[in-house]
Amino acid sequence: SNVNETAAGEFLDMYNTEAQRVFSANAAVSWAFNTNITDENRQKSIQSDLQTDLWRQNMSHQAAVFNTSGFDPDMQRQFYKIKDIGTAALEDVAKLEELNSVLAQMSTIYSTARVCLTKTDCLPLDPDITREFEKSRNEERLRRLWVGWRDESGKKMRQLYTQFVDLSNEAVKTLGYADTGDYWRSKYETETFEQDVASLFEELKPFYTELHAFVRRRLKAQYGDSVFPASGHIPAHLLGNMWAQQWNSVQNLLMPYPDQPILDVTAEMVKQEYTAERIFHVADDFFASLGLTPMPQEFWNGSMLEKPQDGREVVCHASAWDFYNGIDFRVKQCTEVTMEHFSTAHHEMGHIEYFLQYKHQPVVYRGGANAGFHEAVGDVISLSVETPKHLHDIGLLPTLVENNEADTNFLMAMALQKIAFLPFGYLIDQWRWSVFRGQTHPSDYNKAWWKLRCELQGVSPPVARTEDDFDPGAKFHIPNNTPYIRYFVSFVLQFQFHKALCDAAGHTGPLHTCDIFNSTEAGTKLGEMLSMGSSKVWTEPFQALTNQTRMSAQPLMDYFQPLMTFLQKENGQDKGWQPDCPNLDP
Ligand SMILES: C[C@H](NC(=O)O)C(=O)O
Ligand SMILES: [Zn+2]
Repeated sequence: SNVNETAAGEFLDMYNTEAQRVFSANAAVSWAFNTNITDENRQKSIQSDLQTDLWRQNMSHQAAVFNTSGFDPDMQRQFYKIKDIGTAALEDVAKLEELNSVLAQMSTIYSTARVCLTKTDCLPLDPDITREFEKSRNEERLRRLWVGWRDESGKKMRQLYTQFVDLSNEAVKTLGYADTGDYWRSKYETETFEQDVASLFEELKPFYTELHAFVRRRLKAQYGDSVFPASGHIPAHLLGNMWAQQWNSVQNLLMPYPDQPILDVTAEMVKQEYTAERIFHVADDFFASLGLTPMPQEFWNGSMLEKPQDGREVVCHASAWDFYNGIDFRVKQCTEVTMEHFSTAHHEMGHIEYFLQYKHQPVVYRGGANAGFHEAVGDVISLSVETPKHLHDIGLLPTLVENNEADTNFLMAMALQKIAFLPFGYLIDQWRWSVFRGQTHPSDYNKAWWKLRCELQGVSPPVARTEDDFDPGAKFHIPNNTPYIRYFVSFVLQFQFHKALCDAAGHTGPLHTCDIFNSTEAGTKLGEMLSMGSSKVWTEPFQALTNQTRMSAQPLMDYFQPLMTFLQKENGQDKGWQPDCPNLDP
């Protein structure tokens, strides 16, 4: 009845006003904890999260009073989202506090862990150990850091993680979900989501297998065959990254044509005395060139763009923050002057641009059309920025060499970032979904993790692993409870977005040479999609931009096709690996 509808409208207005007050207060306390990890700030953050969860519970109960069946679809969607409160649904307040406390403890362990190679020389992950992984070619030192990091991070949180799983599952079952994975997947509003990502992964496997074979051969030449197991796996500590998730840091060993330019602008940025701030201004210039919203002054005032040097412990893993007050939007990044951080800055600024584009929406709609969209925005921009032509235009690539060999080197550099990542991006939540479902018991946590790493990624542990270890906990997103399939989805979507934006910008020629810089046509189409936030099911904004209604690996495969042809010729039949995992109890 319209009395009900009028009252419902007033409820939504109240919710929207209150939510901005509650969420921005919580964001401020959480920001204080993440940028200054102390016992006091952790306790304040736990209490703030608890109060925010209780407020969401209360709002959900008030919303449940309304019979929304006769309401218009938009109102129904807003009520659905107000009631979809996830783990905040845990009725037992003591358990709810325990859940928030366990998460805050795991986050602290991860972000304050240090590896002591000598009594006095204790290194944090960022920037020290990460820099070693980027630069060192000393197999023994890399192995010690690889084991040491896992001893100081994952190994210390196995029990906490088990507690988290039980509490999170109990909470979402209150809302009728089978388990936490069921709840996380429901956010994609796609019945066939789990099958869709599985078939995308199958479709992309041949590309990964060719890249893996080429990289393995080059690394064998560098480190000697004896370091490599007969099964065909690549030992995880040799790929330039603590988790072997992207391999750009060892690209100087991997260029098809070493006498052609290598696409790494780190040295040039250092030579030009780039600062963290300048990296973010270069990124900002690109968004502005598209006619999108430049970063507001509050962004520059409030962000933490460098690791503090005053002894404070901070969460260095980069992130972007919406304070839900329409004013404060910040990035927290321990920026180093490297190509990887240059790319990460664009990634994080993509999140901020999304926040800015949908800040007029009701709070319940201030999110990505789905989480993969949010992870894709900045990366789409980077696909233009990282072209040799664009890097030359902004003065980071002094000589622009345009020939087939340089082109192959460029595609290899992009494949080490995008193709290398695909199995990793896919397997993290394969592991977590199996844990949440009860298919993987705590007694098998590590075995199940390495089974996936060995089978899907063709990467193996450099030393024996047992159930004393908890290697999933050594990757940020597990202790910090950030779902991960969103990155796999993003790596597929971003090439569909890139193709659509390049078409809008009037690009002709191969997709991998497209640079949409200064294209307000592309910017307008992107802005229209971003401004919708999560007000509609993702297929609607997706279709508006791409004229497609499904995720497709085709644009990604078209982009890399010239490299695949090269790799297939190089590899012949010397590719692939046995599923069984070396260094793991059978
Ligand atoms: C790919 C993912 N990106 C991110 O966390 O922003 C990662 O770093 O593991
Ligand atoms: Zn992100």
